[in-house]
Amino acid sequence: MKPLVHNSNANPEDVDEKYIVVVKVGGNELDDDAFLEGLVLAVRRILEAGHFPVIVHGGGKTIAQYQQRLGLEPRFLEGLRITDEASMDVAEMVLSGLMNKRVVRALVNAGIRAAGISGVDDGTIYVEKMWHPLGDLGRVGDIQDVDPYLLRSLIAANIVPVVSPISFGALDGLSYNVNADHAATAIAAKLGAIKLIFVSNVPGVLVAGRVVRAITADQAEQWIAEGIITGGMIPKVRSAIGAVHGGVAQAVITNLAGIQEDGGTGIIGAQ
Ligand SMILES: Nc1ncnc2c1ncn2[C@@H]1O[C@H](COP(=O)(O)OP(=O)(O)O)[C@@H](O)[C@H]1O
Ligand SMILES: CC(=O)N[C@@H](CCC(=O)OP(=O)(O)O)C(=O)O
Repeated sequence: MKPLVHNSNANPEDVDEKYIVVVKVGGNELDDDAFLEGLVLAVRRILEAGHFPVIVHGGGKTIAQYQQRLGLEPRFLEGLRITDEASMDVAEMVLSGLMNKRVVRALVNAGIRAAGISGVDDGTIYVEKMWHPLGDLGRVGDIQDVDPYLLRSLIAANIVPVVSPISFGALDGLSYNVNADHAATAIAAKLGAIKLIFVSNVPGVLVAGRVVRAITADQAEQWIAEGIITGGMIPKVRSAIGAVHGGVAQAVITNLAGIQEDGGTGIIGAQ
């Protein structure tokens, strides 16, 4: 099943000593320099606290812009992009190229060692085609496993990994489009992260205009069914809940300001 065999002298063992914080940054504000500055500050604070950050980024907004430039219509099912072959190329170019290097450049420019990879690199995230109960999503990946070797090698070398969610098709060797919230969750669970922070353009899950402080799986599904949680917030809450159920101690949905102020929506695990 595992697509690649490793044979190297790198020693990622001492990573077990580090407390890993996975930060997922959404694509709504990645074109904003002020947002990138705030992200750099957040990364610096995590490092200063003695923890180690792993960044996973999205870029949905920019993929849609480039789809439209090429005459392709952005379409979604429960917040997941329906990805035909042409849109797959756009997603890979935008996520593993433009977006990934934008984040890496901001960090390196601030003196923080960082390197960009995608789920394809070294077969880090391997997927099979996702079968969605509501319809065919095209080339969208359902994560089967994460091979932590490359991530752990970078962390061992004190280089902050910046991960594009485009992933490796285990059965056909093709690239697949993976929602960045799903990728961040799988990486956090595999690395045994102490915390997973979803940084979005909203301060948390909003109900009647107010941020919900904490949410359970049952409550989230009810709000999805009632149309209170919609679009990109659907994979995000499901991912945050999945992360806590998968052993990540803490998952929070917030914006950049909320990281400093300890705000946002936290997840209440299985009772
Ligand atoms: N109940 C909700 N609370 C907050 N945001 C919501 C809610 N329902 C839908 N949304 C939408 O979800 C968006 C966040 O999802 P998305 O655009 O995919 O963000 P990201 O790029 O950070 O992953 C918000 O900007 C908002 O428009
Ligand atoms: C399958 C799927 O939905 N892939 C996402 C990947 C990018 C992403 O998740 O970006 P945000 O974090 O900005 O939403 C997409 O094509 O938009």
